[in-house]
Amino acid sequence: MSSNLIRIATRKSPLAMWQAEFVKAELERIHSGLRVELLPMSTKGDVILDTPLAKVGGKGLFVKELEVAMLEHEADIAVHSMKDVPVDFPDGLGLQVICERDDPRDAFVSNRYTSLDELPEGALVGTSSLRRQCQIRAARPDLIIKDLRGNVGTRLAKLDNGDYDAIILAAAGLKRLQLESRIASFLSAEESLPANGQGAVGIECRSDDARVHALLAPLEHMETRYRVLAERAMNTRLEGGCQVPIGAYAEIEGNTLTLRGLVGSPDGKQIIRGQVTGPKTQATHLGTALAEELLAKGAKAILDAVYANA
Ligand SMILES: NCc1[nH]cc(CCC(=O)O)c1CC(=O)O
Repeated sequence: MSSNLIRIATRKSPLAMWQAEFVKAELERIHSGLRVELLPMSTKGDVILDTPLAKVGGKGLFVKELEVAMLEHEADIAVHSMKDVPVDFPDGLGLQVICERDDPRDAFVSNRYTSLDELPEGALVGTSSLRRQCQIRAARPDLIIKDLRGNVGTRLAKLDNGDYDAIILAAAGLKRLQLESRIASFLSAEESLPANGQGAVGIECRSDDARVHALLAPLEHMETRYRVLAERAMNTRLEGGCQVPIGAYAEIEGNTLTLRGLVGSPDGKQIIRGQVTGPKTQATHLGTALAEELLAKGAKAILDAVYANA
């Protein structure tokens, strides 16, 4: 392998391509003389687009093919939305770098209404996320949640086609695709606690590849790492994949990290919330501790019921 080349395995969706291009540009900016190539690939998650994600099952739906490419030395790194990265990595691979987080919020997108509050009774809201569904239903039990799949562009087209009164998307994805003008309003963390890792991009690579580790090191953002570590530790302890009604969101002030967490039933009738605060260097411990608190408050029964239905 030529020592001035890095190959990025990436999904072909516009958002994945943007994230891969972003890392490519950063690497080329930092390391003069380095060549970075993209290796676009299809994953199982991209192919099964008409089944609700919650029912497709199987962790790592969007990353397996990328990981195989790295293990077989066809690619060196993969760029992921941290929200979609499973907790476990295959032997020989690891998450090497977490880049600075973009906007972590959920966005309310509609051509007719400016916010959830403004939606008339019985309005149709599109999302396939159990986390978004449960929080919206808790606030507005009258709204009808309708499944919404596909990449960001497809989802917006379905809204424009009149299939929904409003849809909920991650603000970061819309901003990356220069679709920020489609955002009618942002949901606060109180209205919709974000998913673990939302808005952050991570880079996976072979665990023994010292050359690539050194090249990636300048992209690391420690504050984001602590926040995402806390959020992911909570999910891990709850044994949550990405399609679960779990919200986890950490913020840092000075050296102090505050993590908020939530587990809810998809119908929004039960929501268990908690919060922990402590030194940011204890991020993983704080996440695990919050998960324990949520489990003690009844999260286990909710999650068992969700997994039984999946
Ligand atoms: N689940 C798909 C996905 N994965 C990451 C993002 C957005 C970007 C991010 O959160 O980093 C999205 C789209 C969405 O939820 O609207």
